[in-house]
Amino acid sequence: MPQPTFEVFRLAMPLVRPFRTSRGVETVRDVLVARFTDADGATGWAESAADPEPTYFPEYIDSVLLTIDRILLPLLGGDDVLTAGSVRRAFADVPGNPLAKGLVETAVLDAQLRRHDMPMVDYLVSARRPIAVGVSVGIPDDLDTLLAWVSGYLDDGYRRVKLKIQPGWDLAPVRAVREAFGPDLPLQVDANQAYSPADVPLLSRLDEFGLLLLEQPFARHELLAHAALSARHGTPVCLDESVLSLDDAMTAIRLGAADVINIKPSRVGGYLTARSIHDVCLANGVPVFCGGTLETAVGRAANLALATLPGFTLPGDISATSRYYARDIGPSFELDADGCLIAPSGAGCGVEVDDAAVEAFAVAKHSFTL
Ligand SMILES: O=C(O)CCC(=O)N[C@@H](C(=O)O)c1ccccc1
Repeated sequence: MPQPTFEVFRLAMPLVRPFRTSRGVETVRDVLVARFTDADGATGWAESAADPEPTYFPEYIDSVLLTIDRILLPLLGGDDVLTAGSVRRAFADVPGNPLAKGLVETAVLDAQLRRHDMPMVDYLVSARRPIAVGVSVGIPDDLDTLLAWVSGYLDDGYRRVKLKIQPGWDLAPVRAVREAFGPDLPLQVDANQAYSPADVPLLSRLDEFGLLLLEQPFARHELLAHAALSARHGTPVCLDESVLSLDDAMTAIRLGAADVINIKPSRVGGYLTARSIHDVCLANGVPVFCGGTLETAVGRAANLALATLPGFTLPGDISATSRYYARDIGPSFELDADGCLIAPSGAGCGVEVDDAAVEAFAVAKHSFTL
């Protein structure tokens, strides 16, 4: 019987438009995708949110690769049949490292679901349906460019606009978008940790613009500062980078630090944890949306399955493929006439990966035998 293999491809995927946030600018997405092949030859794919540097999360591409090689895969040796459950149990005593764990778990899960011809949406005990989606707008050079970008995205049919903000680029762009597109445009902002608790007077001035939420204004450990801002009952406070686990989500809810949570399955350790965070939020009346990390078709498809769950009441950052890529490693997802996307109906994430595209974008490949 052949040995199971775990391969990680590091891809360089050109973006159709530079993506700038308070943490920096990307023109090429540097991303890890993984392929797990089990002893029967069933393959599964997964994608990581890791960046080349610890830009958004403590983990990053090299730390994910090292943790998978040195710590995680040796824990799987000898298991005849791997499942997402067996992987979670094997990794349970390894503290932290959700991105590394999630990449392995999700690739094993995808193979498991394909082996049993089960779509991700069925595994999540949900039902496939069109998902209203939003768009995340980076920081441009000037307001005119911002308004042109937003106008184009609205023409594309997006149901919600998220603006990246940072000190010096906050009130003016929000005011300009409100004045140009009216008070009814579903609009939110994302600071990616760029502000300090001393900026509360400035951030409170965003309240006049009727935003859906203010995402991650402060550093990820500043739960009490987020709770104090939420207690002002102004713009709802949303956490992203602060929530790396189910425990983080529960603590944030208990402290009142999150009016909304942005769930990114790769950030929290995989789709099983993502579902449990969804469930806790739903039980506590905390709306969630599915976040994005400029996913390829692999992550985009799986996120669309997750976003079918009932607590995902806010449009997510699950844009059309063409928002980011002229060429992808799988099928292109484009908005329907209602501004919605729908997960593929196939088993697992439902995507048939284009191996030639993977090879074309790959700048490195790491092969591990379990
Ligand atoms: O539409 C998308 O996929 C991007 C949404 C987005 O803004 N993602 C940001 C974020 O801060 O949420 C991000 C991108 C890459 C990595 C981490 C975070």
